[in-house]
Amino acid sequence: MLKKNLLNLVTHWCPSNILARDGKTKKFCLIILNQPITHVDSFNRLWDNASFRFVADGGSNRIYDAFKHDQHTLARYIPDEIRGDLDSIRPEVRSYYESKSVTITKKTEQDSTDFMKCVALLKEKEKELGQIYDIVATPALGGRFDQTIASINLLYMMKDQVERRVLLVSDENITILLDKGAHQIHCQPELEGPTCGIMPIGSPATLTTKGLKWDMVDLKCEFGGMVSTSNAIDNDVIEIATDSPVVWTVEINLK
Ligand SMILES: Nc1ncnc2c1ncn2[C@@H]1O[C@H](COP(=O)(O)OP(=O)(O)OP(=O)(O)O)[C@@H](O)[C@H]1O
Ligand SMILES: Cc1ncc(C[n+]2csc(CCO)c2C)c(N)n1
Repeated sequence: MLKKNLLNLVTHWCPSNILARDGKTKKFCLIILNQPITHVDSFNRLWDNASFRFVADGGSNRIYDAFKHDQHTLARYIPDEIRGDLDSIRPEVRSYYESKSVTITKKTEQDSTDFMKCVALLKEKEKELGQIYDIVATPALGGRFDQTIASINLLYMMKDQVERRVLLVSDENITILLDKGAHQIHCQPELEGPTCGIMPIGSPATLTTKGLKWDMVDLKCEFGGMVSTSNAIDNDVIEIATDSPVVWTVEINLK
């Protein structure tokens, strides 16, 4: 994997494209985690826009439970593979997906979460295909706080992979990591906003922004001091310059 070059380039983002219905979305791998699927419209959009759909262990129970009321609907959401330590998938869910010929693979390493095991699975597939895919994980960032932090940590672990972007989608937000440097985030008001946040989770960051309701100019942000939460998008393009990686989050708002 190439290391990100440190030239002073602007990185362009359009995170809400993953939820668009216009078919222009760059293809990505969807990883389904073990949290309730409550926002079926956005789940459905992510499912349809994905090239691969991998499920982390108990994520399979969540798809099954969300759609089991109707066999026809349930059969519309057949993933490519279920992977993990398999301590969470219920027997009837396993039987159902086995009956649909889904590959179910047990991996028991004790240093990686089932989410990370699905990322490793994608890397295997990419070696076969000679192509790199973005990753969208959902439902992410709710539930257990240690799992939430593990998912944020995964953003940090993947940040030097220049060809790949990782997006975490929770019930109400899309969350990404902006590496140090200059960024332009292209926003689509019919899909996202207005609230957003920029959080210096790994280390303090000095931020300059344009396009937010509360813009910052060379402002040092850090835990214990200023963290830009409950901010709002005030333009279709947000410009952000940061001297350290920061987490960007924006509210999903499907119209
Ligand atoms: N309570 C939770 N809160 C938030 N995320 C979760 C929670 N439980 C699971 N996840 C996410 O879903 C993935 C699959 O979960 P799984 O069904 O394997 O539960 P687990 O055995 O508790 O997770 P792991 O083995 O990965 O620690 C996890 O790797 C994690 O990313
Ligand atoms: C320092 C350290 N802390 C916690 C774990 C535990 N752990 C982290 S990921 C994982 C897999 C869960 O399916 C487990 C058990 C570890 N290995 N090393």
